[in-house]
Amino acid sequence: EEGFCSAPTSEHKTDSNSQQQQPLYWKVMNPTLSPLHLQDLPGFTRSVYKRDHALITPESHVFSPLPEWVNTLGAYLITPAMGSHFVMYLAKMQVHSRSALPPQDVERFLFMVEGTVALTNVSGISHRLLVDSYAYLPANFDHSVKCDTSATIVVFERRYVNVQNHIPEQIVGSTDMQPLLETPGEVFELRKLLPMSAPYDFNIHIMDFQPGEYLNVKEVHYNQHGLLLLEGQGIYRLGDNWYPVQAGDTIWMAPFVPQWYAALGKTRSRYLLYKDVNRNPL
Ligand SMILES: NC(=O)N[C@H](N)C(=O)O
Repeated sequence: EEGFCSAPTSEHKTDSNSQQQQPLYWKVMNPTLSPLHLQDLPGFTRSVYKRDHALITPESHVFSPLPEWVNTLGAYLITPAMGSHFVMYLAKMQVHSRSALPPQDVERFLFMVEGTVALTNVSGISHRLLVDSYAYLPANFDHSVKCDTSATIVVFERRYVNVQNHIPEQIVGSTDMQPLLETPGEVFELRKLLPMSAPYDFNIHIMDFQPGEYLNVKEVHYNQHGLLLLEGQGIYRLGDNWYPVQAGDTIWMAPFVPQWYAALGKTRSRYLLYKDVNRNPL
C-alpha cells in the first residue's frame, strides 16, 4: 500500500489495469485515488455534515471497539443523531472475531466489502459470506457472524416497522446473482438485494453507471438513503452542493434533499443504497 501511494504517476497511468488486478471493492478500504497533494494537507477533509445530507470520506473514519462484538472495530457513519431512522456502520472484524446481536426489534443487513465470514443462525445453518455477498437478518432473529482472519462488513440496522400478517425471512445472496431490473427513463443498471414485498420495510439497491452516465430524474423524495460508493468516481449533487466523490465515500441523504449523480473517470461507478420502502410515511 505504501509503494502504491508513493508512485502517484504510475498509479494514475495504470489505474484501469491495477483496478482489474485488485479484489472486488478493494478501493472501498484503499482510497488511493485521494488527490496526493491533498492527502497530507493538515486538517483537510472532503467530509461535510449538513442538516439534510452528509458526505463522510475515509480520512474521517474513526474506529472504536463495537459494543459487545469480539475483536471488532466499528465506525458509525450514519446514526439517528443526523436525523436518520437507521444506522450504517463499517465493522472491521479481526482474527477470531464474533458479532453481537442488534438490540431488540432491530433488523440488520450485512454486505461484505472485504474478506470472508461465516454466518450461523439459531437452527445451526451456516453460510460463508464472501466479498459481494449479503445477508438480511429479521428483528429478533438469533444469529452470529464469525471471522477467523479479517473482514470488513458494511452494516445497516433499523427498528423494524411491523405490518399485520407479514413476516420477513432471513435472506442470503450475492449481488451478481440478482437480476437486472427495469429502470424506465434511466440508463443506470439496477439490482435490488431484498424482495420487493410488504414484509420488508427497506431495500438495498445496487446501482451501476458507466462513465458519462447520470441520473435523469433530479430526485426529491420522501425516502432516506445511506450510500456507499463501491467503485468509481463522479459528482454527487446534494441540495445546492456538488461533491466530487470516489469509491469508499459514504453519503447520508435526508428525506427530500435534491439528489443527482453523474459518473466520471474511466471505470464503472457502483453504489450500494439503503432506501426505506413499503411503509406509509404518516
Ligand atoms: N440517489 C439515488 O440514487 N436515488 C435512487 N435512484 C432511488 O431513490 O431509488
